[in-house]
Amino acid sequence: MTGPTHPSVDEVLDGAVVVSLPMRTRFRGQDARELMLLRGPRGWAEFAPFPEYGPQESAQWLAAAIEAGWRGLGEPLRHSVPVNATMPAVDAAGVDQVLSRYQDAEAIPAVKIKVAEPGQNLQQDLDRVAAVARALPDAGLRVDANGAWSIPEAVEALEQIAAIAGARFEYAEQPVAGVEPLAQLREELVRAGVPVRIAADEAVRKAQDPLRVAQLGAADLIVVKVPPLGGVQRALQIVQRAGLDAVVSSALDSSVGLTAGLALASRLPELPFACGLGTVPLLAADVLSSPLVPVSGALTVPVGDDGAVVAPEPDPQLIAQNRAGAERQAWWEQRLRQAYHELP
Ligand SMILES: O=C(O)CCC(=O)C1=CC=C[C@@H](O)[C@@H]1C(=O)O
Ligand SMILES: [Mg+2]
Repeated sequence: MTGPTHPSVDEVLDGAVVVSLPMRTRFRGQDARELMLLRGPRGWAEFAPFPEYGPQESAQWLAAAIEAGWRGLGEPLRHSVPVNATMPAVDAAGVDQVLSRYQDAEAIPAVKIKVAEPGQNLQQDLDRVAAVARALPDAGLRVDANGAWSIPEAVEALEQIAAIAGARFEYAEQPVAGVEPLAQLREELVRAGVPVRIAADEAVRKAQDPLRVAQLGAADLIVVKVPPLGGVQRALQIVQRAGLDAVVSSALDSSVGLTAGLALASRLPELPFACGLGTVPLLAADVLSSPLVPVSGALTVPVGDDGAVVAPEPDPQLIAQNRAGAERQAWWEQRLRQAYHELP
């Protein structure tokens, strides 16, 4: 059942436009990020569930977009948010090139390094971590395995990564899949004398109950992404109820979608770690003439005249340049209609 507070689906789709933004480096198996921009009375919003997501999972993303465009993103507690750089699973030799896309790379507070990529091995991960550690000797280091390791593989890999990263190792994000396996891994790491903090990502954003991680003590911190959690308001509640440190991260959004992540980060009382919102440099094109690219390791929170966080107006020329074909537009419209029926 759709609640009475949602705009009609035709209103949501009025002025919706699909763009395909090329990626600089393949990330999450994608070479381009296709997404739908929506225009609501409170500003622009983004509907961008990954292509394989069904209507139910996509409905959370739609709820988040409706919040941004029709209800607003709320007022910030801070105007600048520290962000990490994100390192795709490139060869060690490609690390410098990725970092060169960040302005003042030496000011980057932390780098999140993708590991356990399908088709690669542990040595490639270790070489990549070592290359980042060498390139930025003061930055914090974290890895993200997207749940691809088994528990024994995770123990071995994290022990070796910890040996390279030393005190700069901030945490390992979703080293194994699921909630219980994360809890078990934490125990095994203690037993093995490898004191690495564990962050839950998929175990929060893809779970029926995002609070189970906290209830089971399965992680030291949670990664929170606005679209899969159904909006800023709901994400704020989840962080508060979980009672764990939170790292706000991007869902590989354009600068419009990223604004909602910045709203969440700007409204959390505490940000103990840099946020994973530095992903615009992974895109070769964006829809804003001044994209939300971090400067000196931080992003400025965009606010409107009323003091609420709001995405800056997209550039019509950039939209036209990156606009997807009529068939893709129709596919996304159909997808949004299906998600609309599943709205919480
Ligand atoms: O956390 C970051 O530094 C950037 C965001 C990021 O890594 C991700 C964004 C979107 C999809 C995911 O595969 C990926 C992640 O797993 O965290
Ligand atoms: Mg992750």
